[in-house]
Amino acid sequence: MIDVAVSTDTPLRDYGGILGVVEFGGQSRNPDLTAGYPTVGIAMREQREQPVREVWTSASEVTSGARDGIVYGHDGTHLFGTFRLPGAEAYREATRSVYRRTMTLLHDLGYPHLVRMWNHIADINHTNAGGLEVYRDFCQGRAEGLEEAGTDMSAGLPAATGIGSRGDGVVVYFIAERSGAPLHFENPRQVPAHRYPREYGPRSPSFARATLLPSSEKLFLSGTASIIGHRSTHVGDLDGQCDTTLENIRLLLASVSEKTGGKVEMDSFTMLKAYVRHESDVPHVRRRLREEVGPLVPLELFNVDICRSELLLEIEGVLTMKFSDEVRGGGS
Ligand SMILES: C=C(O[C@@H]1C=C(C(=O)O)C=C[C@H]1O)C(=O)O
Repeated sequence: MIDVAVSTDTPLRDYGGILGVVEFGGQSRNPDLTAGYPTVGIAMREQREQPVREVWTSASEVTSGARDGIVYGHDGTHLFGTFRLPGAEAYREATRSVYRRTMTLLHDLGYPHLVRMWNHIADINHTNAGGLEVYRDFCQGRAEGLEEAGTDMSAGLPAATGIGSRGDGVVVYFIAERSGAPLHFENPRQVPAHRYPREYGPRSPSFARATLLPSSEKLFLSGTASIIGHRSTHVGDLDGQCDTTLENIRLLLASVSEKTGGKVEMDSFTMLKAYVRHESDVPHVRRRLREEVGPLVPLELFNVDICRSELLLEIEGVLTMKFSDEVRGGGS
Protein backbone atom coordinates (compact mmCIF):
# COMPACT_ATOMS: atom_id res chain seq x y z
CA MET A 1 0.00 0.00 0.00
CA ILE A 2 1.40 3.36 -1.04
CA ASP A 3 1.00 6.47 1.09
CA VAL A 4 2.12 10.07 1.15
CA ALA A 5 2.64 12.63 3.88
CA VAL A 6 3.78 16.23 3.77
CA SER A 7 5.56 17.73 6.74
CA THR A 8 8.26 20.08 7.88
CA ASP A 9 9.18 18.27 11.07
CA THR A 10 8.61 14.46 11.05
CA PRO A 11 12.06 12.80 11.10
CA LEU A 12 12.39 10.49 8.11
CA ARG A 13 13.33 7.54 10.37
CA ASP A 14 9.72 7.65 11.67
CA TYR A 15 8.42 6.53 8.29
CA GLY A 16 8.36 2.88 7.19
CA GLY A 17 9.69 1.92 3.75
CA ILE A 18 10.45 5.06 1.77
CA LEU A 19 9.79 5.06 -1.98
CA GLY A 20 10.96 8.62 -2.47
CA VAL A 21 11.27 12.06 -0.89
CA VAL A 22 10.66 15.44 -2.50
CA GLU A 23 12.09 18.45 -0.67
CA PHE A 24 10.37 21.71 -1.49
CA GLY A 25 13.00 24.17 -0.33
CA GLY A 26 15.20 26.98 -1.57
CA GLN A 27 17.04 25.06 -4.30
CA SER A 28 16.45 22.57 -7.08
CA ARG A 29 18.86 19.64 -6.78
CA ASN A 30 19.51 16.62 -8.95
CA PRO A 31 17.92 13.46 -7.56
CA ASP A 32 20.23 11.05 -5.75
CA LEU A 33 20.23 7.87 -3.68
CA THR A 34 22.58 9.09 -0.95
CA ALA A 35 20.00 8.44 1.77
CA GLY A 36 19.27 4.96 0.39
CA TYR A 37 16.08 6.12 -1.37
CA PRO A 38 15.45 8.70 -4.11
CA THR A 39 15.58 12.29 -2.86
CA VAL A 40 15.07 15.31 -5.08
CA GLY A 41 15.03 19.02 -4.26
CA ILE A 42 12.70 21.52 -5.91
CA ALA A 43 13.05 25.27 -5.40
CA MET A 44 9.54 26.15 -4.26
CA ARG A 45 10.23 28.30 -1.19
CA GLU A 46 12.47 31.17 -0.25
CA GLN A 47 15.89 30.23 1.12
CA ARG A 48 14.99 31.47 4.61
CA GLU A 49 11.83 29.37 4.81
CA GLN A 50 11.80 25.88 6.27
CA PRO A 51 11.69 23.24 3.50
CA VAL A 52 8.59 21.05 3.27
CA ARG A 53 9.04 17.34 2.61
CA GLU A 54 6.67 15.16 0.66
CA VAL A 55 7.40 11.56 1.63
CA TRP A 56 6.10 8.61 -0.39
CA THR A 57 6.01 5.44 1.66
CA SER A 58 5.19 1.79 1.24
CA ALA A 59 4.21 -0.96 3.67
CA SER A 60 6.35 -3.40 1.65
CA GLU A 61 10.08 -3.72 1.15
CA VAL A 62 11.49 -1.04 -1.14
CA THR A 63 14.31 -1.40 -3.69
CA SER A 64 15.93 1.61 -5.28
CA GLY A 65 18.08 2.25 -8.34
CA ALA A 66 19.03 4.68 -11.08
CA ARG A 67 19.22 4.41 -14.86
CA ASP A 68 19.46 6.90 -17.73
CA GLY A 69 19.24 9.87 -15.36
CA ILE A 70 16.08 8.58 -13.69
CA VAL A 71 16.26 7.71 -9.99
CA TYR A 72 13.60 5.38 -8.59
CA GLY A 73 12.30 3.37 -5.65
CA HIS A 74 9.79 0.52 -6.01
CA ASP A 75 8.00 -2.06 -3.89
CA GLY A 76 6.63 -4.64 -6.34
CA THR A 77 3.39 -2.72 -6.87
CA HIS A 78 4.26 0.97 -7.11
CA LEU A 79 7.24 2.92 -8.31
CA PHE A 80 8.33 6.45 -7.42
CA GLY A 81 10.66 8.03 -9.98
CA THR A 82 12.31 11.39 -10.49
CA PHE A 83 14.63 13.25 -12.87
CA ARG A 84 15.90 16.76 -13.44
CA LEU A 85 16.72 18.57 -16.67
CA PRO A 86 19.29 21.37 -16.22
CA GLY A 87 18.30 24.93 -17.09
CA ALA A 88 18.37 25.42 -20.88
CA GLU A 89 17.24 27.76 -23.65
CA ALA A 90 14.76 25.15 -24.86
CA TYR A 91 13.41 21.97 -23.29
CA ARG A 92 11.59 20.24 -26.15
CA GLU A 93 14.33 17.83 -27.15
CA ALA A 94 15.53 16.97 -23.62
CA THR A 95 11.93 16.52 -22.45
CA ARG A 96 11.06 14.30 -25.39
CA SER A 97 14.10 12.16 -24.73
CA VAL A 98 13.67 11.81 -20.95
CA TYR A 99 9.93 11.10 -21.17
CA ARG A 100 10.67 8.40 -23.69
CA ARG A 101 13.46 6.95 -21.50
CA THR A 102 11.09 7.05 -18.54
CA MET A 103 8.48 5.00 -20.38
CA THR A 104 11.16 2.49 -21.47
CA LEU A 105 12.42 2.19 -17.87
CA LEU A 106 8.87 1.70 -16.55
CA HIS A 107 8.27 -0.96 -19.16
CA ASP A 108 11.55 -2.75 -18.33
CA LEU A 109 10.98 -2.66 -14.56
CA GLY A 110 7.38 -3.81 -14.98
CA TYR A 111 5.50 -0.68 -13.87
CA PRO A 112 4.07 0.39 -17.23
CA HIS A 113 1.10 2.40 -15.91
CA LEU A 114 1.66 6.04 -15.01
CA VAL A 115 -0.57 7.16 -12.15
CA ARG A 116 0.52 10.72 -11.38
CA MET A 117 3.21 13.13 -12.60
CA TRP A 118 4.47 16.45 -11.26
CA ASN A 119 6.39 18.72 -13.63
CA HIS A 120 8.09 21.71 -11.99
CA ILE A 121 9.27 24.08 -14.70
CA ALA A 122 11.40 27.14 -13.90
CA ASP A 123 10.52 30.36 -15.77
CA ILE A 124 7.38 28.62 -17.00
CA ASN A 125 5.83 31.77 -18.53
CA HIS A 126 9.02 33.17 -20.07
CA THR A 127 9.48 33.23 -23.81
CA ASN A 128 12.50 31.23 -25.02
CA ALA A 129 14.97 32.17 -27.74
CA GLY A 130 12.76 30.47 -30.33
CA GLY A 131 9.87 32.76 -29.36
CA LEU A 132 7.90 29.99 -27.65
CA GLU A 133 6.71 30.10 -24.04
CA VAL A 134 8.76 27.73 -21.87
CA TYR A 135 5.61 25.79 -20.81
CA ARG A 136 4.55 25.29 -24.44
CA ASP A 137 8.03 24.16 -25.41
CA PHE A 138 7.95 21.65 -22.53
CA CYS A 139 4.46 20.41 -23.53
CA GLN A 140 5.69 19.78 -27.06
CA GLY A 141 8.58 17.60 -25.87
CA ARG A 142 6.37 15.74 -23.38
CA ALA A 143 3.68 14.95 -25.96
CA GLU A 144 6.33 13.75 -28.43
CA GLY A 145 8.08 11.57 -25.85
CA LEU A 146 4.84 9.95 -24.72
CA GLU A 147 3.69 9.47 -28.28
CA GLU A 148 6.97 7.82 -29.30
CA ALA A 149 6.51 5.45 -26.36
CA GLY A 150 3.09 4.48 -27.72
CA THR A 151 0.99 6.14 -25.01
CA ASP A 152 -2.74 6.25 -25.71
CA MET A 153 -3.42 10.01 -25.42
CA SER A 154 -7.15 9.63 -24.88
CA ALA A 155 -7.18 6.80 -22.34
CA GLY A 156 -3.71 6.29 -20.91
CA LEU A 157 -2.65 9.70 -19.61
CA PRO A 158 -2.08 10.12 -15.89
CA ALA A 159 -3.18 12.94 -13.59
CA ALA A 160 -0.48 15.62 -13.52
CA THR A 161 0.70 19.02 -12.48
CA GLY A 162 2.68 21.42 -14.69
CA ILE A 163 3.74 24.35 -12.56
CA GLY A 164 6.48 26.93 -12.07
CA SER A 165 9.39 26.75 -9.65
CA ARG A 166 11.91 29.20 -8.26
CA GLY A 167 14.99 27.25 -9.33
CA ASP A 168 16.34 26.51 -12.75
CA GLY A 169 15.61 23.65 -15.07
CA VAL A 170 12.79 21.15 -14.92
CA VAL A 171 12.25 18.71 -12.06
CA VAL A 172 9.80 15.86 -12.54
CA TYR A 173 8.63 13.17 -10.15
CA PHE A 174 6.02 10.51 -10.71
CA ILE A 175 4.20 7.45 -9.45
CA ALA A 176 3.70 4.41 -11.66
CA GLU A 177 1.98 1.13 -11.06
CA ARG A 178 2.32 -2.51 -12.07
CA SER A 179 -1.12 -4.02 -12.54
CA GLY A 180 -2.93 -1.62 -14.84
CA ALA A 181 -5.59 -0.81 -12.28
CA PRO A 182 -5.45 3.02 -12.34
CA LEU A 183 -8.57 4.70 -13.69
CA HIS A 184 -8.29 8.14 -15.31
CA PHE A 185 -11.06 10.77 -15.27
CA GLU A 186 -11.92 13.98 -17.08
CA ASN A 187 -13.82 16.99 -15.76
CA PRO A 188 -17.40 17.33 -17.09
CA ARG A 189 -17.04 21.08 -17.69
CA GLN A 190 -13.47 21.18 -18.97
CA VAL A 191 -12.14 20.16 -22.37
CA PRO A 192 -9.65 17.30 -21.84
CA ALA A 193 -6.24 19.00 -21.79
CA HIS A 194 -4.88 16.73 -24.53
CA ARG A 195 -7.61 18.18 -26.78
CA TYR A 196 -7.01 21.89 -26.07
CA PRO A 197 -7.02 23.82 -29.36
CA ARG A 198 -3.81 24.95 -31.07
CA GLU A 199 -4.05 28.50 -29.67
CA TYR A 200 -2.48 27.15 -26.43
CA GLY A 201 0.65 25.86 -28.12
CA PRO A 202 1.96 23.47 -30.77
CA ARG A 203 1.18 20.36 -28.68
CA SER A 204 -1.50 20.05 -26.00
CA PRO A 205 -0.65 19.30 -22.37
CA SER A 206 -0.68 15.55 -21.74
CA PHE A 207 -2.68 14.76 -18.61
CA ALA A 208 -6.02 13.55 -17.25
CA ARG A 209 -7.93 15.54 -14.60
CA ALA A 210 -7.73 12.81 -11.96
CA THR A 211 -6.52 9.25 -11.49
CA LEU A 212 -7.90 6.68 -9.06
CA LEU A 213 -5.74 3.92 -7.61
CA PRO A 214 -8.42 1.49 -6.48
CA SER A 215 -5.99 -0.68 -4.45
CA SER A 216 -5.25 2.17 -2.05
CA GLU A 217 -8.56 4.00 -2.54
CA LYS A 218 -6.60 7.12 -3.43
CA LEU A 219 -7.76 9.70 -5.90
CA PHE A 220 -5.02 11.90 -7.35
CA LEU A 221 -6.42 15.27 -8.38
CA SER A 222 -4.46 17.07 -11.09
CA GLY A 223 -3.53 20.72 -10.81
CA THR A 224 -6.90 22.45 -11.24
CA ALA A 225 -7.43 26.09 -12.12
CA SER A 226 -10.06 28.56 -13.24
CA ILE A 227 -10.65 27.04 -16.67
CA ILE A 228 -14.07 26.30 -18.16
CA GLY A 229 -14.14 24.51 -21.49
CA HIS A 230 -10.61 25.44 -22.53
CA ARG A 231 -10.78 29.13 -21.56
CA SER A 232 -9.36 30.80 -18.46
CA THR A 233 -12.12 32.65 -16.59
CA HIS A 234 -12.16 35.59 -14.13
CA VAL A 235 -8.93 37.10 -15.41
CA GLY A 236 -7.59 39.50 -12.76
CA ASP A 237 -10.20 38.41 -10.15
CA LEU A 238 -8.76 36.28 -7.33
CA ASP A 239 -12.07 35.39 -5.68
CA GLY A 240 -13.64 34.60 -9.05
CA GLN A 241 -10.75 32.23 -9.83
CA CYS A 242 -11.02 30.63 -6.36
CA ASP A 243 -14.77 30.07 -6.90
CA THR A 244 -14.33 28.51 -10.36
CA THR A 245 -11.40 26.35 -9.30
CA LEU A 246 -13.27 24.99 -6.26
CA GLU A 247 -16.40 24.43 -8.35
CA ASN A 248 -14.31 22.55 -10.94
CA ILE A 249 -13.02 20.30 -8.17
CA ARG A 250 -16.50 19.72 -6.71
CA LEU A 251 -17.87 18.79 -10.15
CA LEU A 252 -14.98 16.43 -10.83
CA LEU A 253 -15.39 14.71 -7.45
CA ALA A 254 -19.14 14.34 -8.01
CA SER A 255 -18.48 12.82 -11.42
CA VAL A 256 -15.88 10.37 -10.04
CA SER A 257 -18.30 9.38 -7.24
CA GLU A 258 -21.05 8.77 -9.74
CA LYS A 259 -18.86 6.77 -12.13
CA THR A 260 -17.26 4.55 -9.47
CA GLY A 261 -20.01 4.24 -6.86
CA GLY A 262 -17.52 5.52 -4.27
CA LYS A 263 -17.73 8.56 -2.04
CA VAL A 264 -15.30 11.46 -2.27
CA GLU A 265 -15.94 15.02 -1.12
CA MET A 266 -14.13 18.25 -0.35
CA ASP A 267 -13.21 17.09 3.15
CA SER A 268 -11.72 13.80 1.80
CA PHE A 269 -8.33 15.42 1.05
CA THR A 270 -5.40 13.78 2.81
CA MET A 271 -3.00 16.21 1.15
CA LEU A 272 -3.81 19.54 -0.43
CA LYS A 273 -1.38 21.83 -2.23
CA ALA A 274 -2.08 25.23 -3.73
CA TYR A 275 0.11 27.32 -6.00
CA VAL A 276 -0.40 31.08 -5.88
CA ARG A 277 1.14 33.49 -8.39
CA HIS A 278 1.33 36.61 -6.19
CA GLU A 279 2.78 36.34 -2.70
CA SER A 280 0.28 38.91 -1.39
CA ASP A 281 -2.61 36.58 -2.41
CA VAL A 282 -1.32 33.63 -0.36
CA PRO A 283 -3.16 34.44 2.94
CA HIS A 284 -6.46 34.95 1.13
CA VAL A 285 -6.19 31.67 -0.79
CA ARG A 286 -5.25 29.90 2.44
CA ARG A 287 -8.41 31.25 4.12
CA ARG A 288 -10.61 30.26 1.18
CA LEU A 289 -9.21 26.72 1.22
CA ARG A 290 -9.58 26.34 4.97
CA GLU A 291 -13.24 27.42 4.73
CA GLU A 292 -13.72 24.79 2.07
CA VAL A 293 -11.94 21.74 3.55
CA GLY A 294 -12.00 22.43 7.29
CA PRO A 295 -9.15 22.69 9.79
CA LEU A 296 -7.74 19.15 9.62
CA VAL A 297 -6.61 18.66 6.03
CA PRO A 298 -2.80 19.04 5.65
CA LEU A 299 -2.39 22.10 3.41
CA GLU A 300 0.70 23.67 1.81
CA LEU A 301 0.81 26.79 -0.34
CA PHE A 302 3.61 27.74 -2.71
CA ASN A 303 4.22 31.12 -4.30
CA VAL A 304 5.18 30.23 -7.90
CA ASP A 305 4.06 30.94 -11.47
CA ILE A 306 1.27 28.95 -13.11
CA CYS A 307 1.11 27.47 -16.63
CA ARG A 308 -1.04 30.25 -18.12
CA SER A 309 0.05 33.78 -17.30
CA GLU A 310 -3.52 34.90 -16.48
CA LEU A 311 -4.06 32.19 -13.86
CA LEU A 312 -3.63 33.38 -10.27
CA LEU A 313 -3.91 30.07 -8.46
CA GLU A 314 -4.07 26.33 -8.90
CA ILE A 315 -5.09 23.54 -6.53
CA GLU A 316 -4.19 19.83 -6.44
CA GLY A 317 -4.28 17.05 -3.95
CA VAL A 318 -4.70 13.45 -2.91
CA LEU A 319 -8.09 12.32 -1.59
CA THR A 320 -9.27 9.14 0.06
CA MET A 321 -12.28 7.51 -1.56
CA LYS A 322 -14.72 5.40 0.38
CA PHE A 323 -16.32 2.40 -1.25
CA SER A 324 -19.12 0.37 0.28
CA ASP A 325 -18.47 -3.37 0.62
CA GLU A 326 -21.07 -3.89 -2.08
CA VAL A 327 -19.14 -1.75 -4.60
CA ARG A 328 -15.78 -3.23 -3.56
CA GLY A 329 -17.08 -6.73 -4.18
CA GLY A 330 -18.20 -5.73 -7.68
CA GLY A 331 -21.82 -5.31 -6.58
CA SER A 332 -22.34 -9.03 -5.91
C1 LIG B 1 -4.16 24.17 -14.89
C2 LIG B 1 -3.99 23.41 -15.96
O1 LIG B 1 -2.87 22.72 -16.30
C3 LIG B 1 -1.76 22.61 -15.44
C4 LIG B 1 -0.70 21.93 -16.22
C5 LIG B 1 -0.56 20.55 -16.21
C6 LIG B 1 0.45 19.87 -17.04
O2 LIG B 1 0.91 20.47 -18.02
O3 LIG B 1 0.84 18.73 -16.71
C7 LIG B 1 -1.37 19.76 -15.37
C8 LIG B 1 -2.26 20.35 -14.52
C9 LIG B 1 -2.10 21.78 -14.20
O4 LIG B 1 -1.01 21.87 -13.30
C10 LIG B 1 -5.10 23.22 -16.93
O5 LIG B 1 -4.79 23.08 -18.12
O6 LIG B 1 -6.26 23.18 -16.50
